[in-house]
Amino acid sequence: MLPLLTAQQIREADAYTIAHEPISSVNLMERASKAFVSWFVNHFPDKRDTISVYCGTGNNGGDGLAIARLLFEHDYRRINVKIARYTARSTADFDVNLQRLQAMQIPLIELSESETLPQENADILIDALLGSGLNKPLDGSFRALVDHLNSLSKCVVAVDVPTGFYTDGEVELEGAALKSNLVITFQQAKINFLLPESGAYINCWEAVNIGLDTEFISSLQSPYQMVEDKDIHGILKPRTRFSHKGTFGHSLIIAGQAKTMGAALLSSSACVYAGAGLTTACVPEAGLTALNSYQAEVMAIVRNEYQLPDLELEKFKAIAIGPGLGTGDDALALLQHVITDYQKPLVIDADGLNLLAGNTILVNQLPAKSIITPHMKEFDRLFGHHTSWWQRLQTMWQKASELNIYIVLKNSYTITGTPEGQLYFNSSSNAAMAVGGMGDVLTGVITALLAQGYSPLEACLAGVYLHGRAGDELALPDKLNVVLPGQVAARVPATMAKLTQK
Ligand SMILES: NC(=O)C1=CN([C@@H]2O[C@H](COP(=O)(O)OP(=O)(O)OC[C@H]3O[C@@H](n4cnc5c(N)ncnc54)[C@H](O)[C@@H]3O)[C@@H](O)[C@H]2O)[C@@H](O)CC1
Ligand SMILES: [K+]
Repeated sequence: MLPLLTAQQIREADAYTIAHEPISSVNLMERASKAFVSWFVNHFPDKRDTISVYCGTGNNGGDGLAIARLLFEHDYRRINVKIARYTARSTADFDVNLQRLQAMQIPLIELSESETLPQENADILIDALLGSGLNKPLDGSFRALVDHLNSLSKCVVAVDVPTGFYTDGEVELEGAALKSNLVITFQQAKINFLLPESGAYINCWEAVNIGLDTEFISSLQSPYQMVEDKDIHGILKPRTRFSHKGTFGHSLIIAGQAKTMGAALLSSSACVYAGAGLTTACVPEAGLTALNSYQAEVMAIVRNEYQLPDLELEKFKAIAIGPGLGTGDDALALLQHVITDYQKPLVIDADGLNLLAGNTILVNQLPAKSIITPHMKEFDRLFGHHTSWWQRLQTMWQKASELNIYIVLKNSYTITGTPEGQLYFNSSSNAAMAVGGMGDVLTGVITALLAQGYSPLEACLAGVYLHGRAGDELALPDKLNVVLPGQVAARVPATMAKLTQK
């Protein structure tokens, strides 16, 4: 797991590294600037590009000065520096780097508060105005400069953080930060890079290692963690000799209506592909033919609108309820029955969640360690309207612990909130997976993992990662815009095999 830090914790990690490596702060700045430049030269190899480096007078600006010098040494000769001298204060490392830069033949101008903004003809702007030191929304000269640069629609590469963008806490509204094509960020992703609001400011980001003390970073025990490939390798286990279908559990998927059978088919099919020993789908009579022809491996329990089916709940190792189930009285009765009579963790998705919304009594009865898998709208229906993703994180934190459940909030970096107060960001998946039915597949995968004996936390983390990675393997090699949920389900065994090989 990669711990994700707040701006304050990053400052602590910088200070600790400086004191204990030990390394002087100006040398740490040099190391960070070199890491930036290594990435930059690989991705912008044309040395004829004209580059303007915009620097503030703090350490982000200091990085910018060092970067300008290093790029010049790499033969980027059409480079110039503009310093936004909007305050009399500057940091010591900024001053050292200014002296080093002045010894070179790099054009440099200083912008003062009263001056009109200069013309900008460069192809690439490097943004080193403000970084993680941001402590208030942009206003005055900084705001005017950022508005001006945004209006130019140039290629912007931000150093560490786009100017005006908060790394944690609520992200400011549209237009409050410098929009960047690429952010080369130090050490690790910042928490807000993983929330959808960052899309307005950051097209893509890349983290470069600057050698901050990783043991110290771990000791900070951040509740925010990024799940990596190696974490899932540690969870998924290869199958052993003599295992049989009983070893891998019997799953029940309660889903579908006549017009939403697709959801039942996708979730139960994904459950088969993700390795449940046996899968039964509880579907209406109208869906039986579809089920039998779509996935021969799935058994059926037929339900009708007016009568609870005889489910023998306890014989199932894992149960999911909700995809395409509808929100009528019959669906509610079924959900109530399952929640009150099943003792093990449940997986609840889609209409299961819509039925829970507003039904506090039922929500409070969820079996301990159950897993709910809402997308943003379902999350808000359940827990109230939120005006930002940061707020949703806080609610998730609170509700997962209060209700003793796992909350899997689906998004491009799907977040799993745990009863113990951790928030895990998934690192796989891509925009080609933004298709109806993809969530049904995730439900099936998580349920299959529970049936195979993985703990609810393992089922969430591995299920979400596996699902996203299967989609990556399908979409990324050919840069596909769309992959279908059924394809993702069918891909799961191959992806799982890679993640279980040592
Ligand atoms: N501390 C370290 O050892 C390292 C820091 N690094 C760089 O240092 C940056 C952080 O540097 P600083 O802490 O000096 O902060 P910044 O350079 O981000 O900002 C400078 C100062 O601007 C002021 N400021 C904040 N918000 C403002 C606003 N809205 N309008 C006007 N002024 C505002 C604050 O007084 C702040 O300290 C990182 O983003 C990174 O680029 C890197 O060099 C790596 C090592
Ligand atoms: K910046």
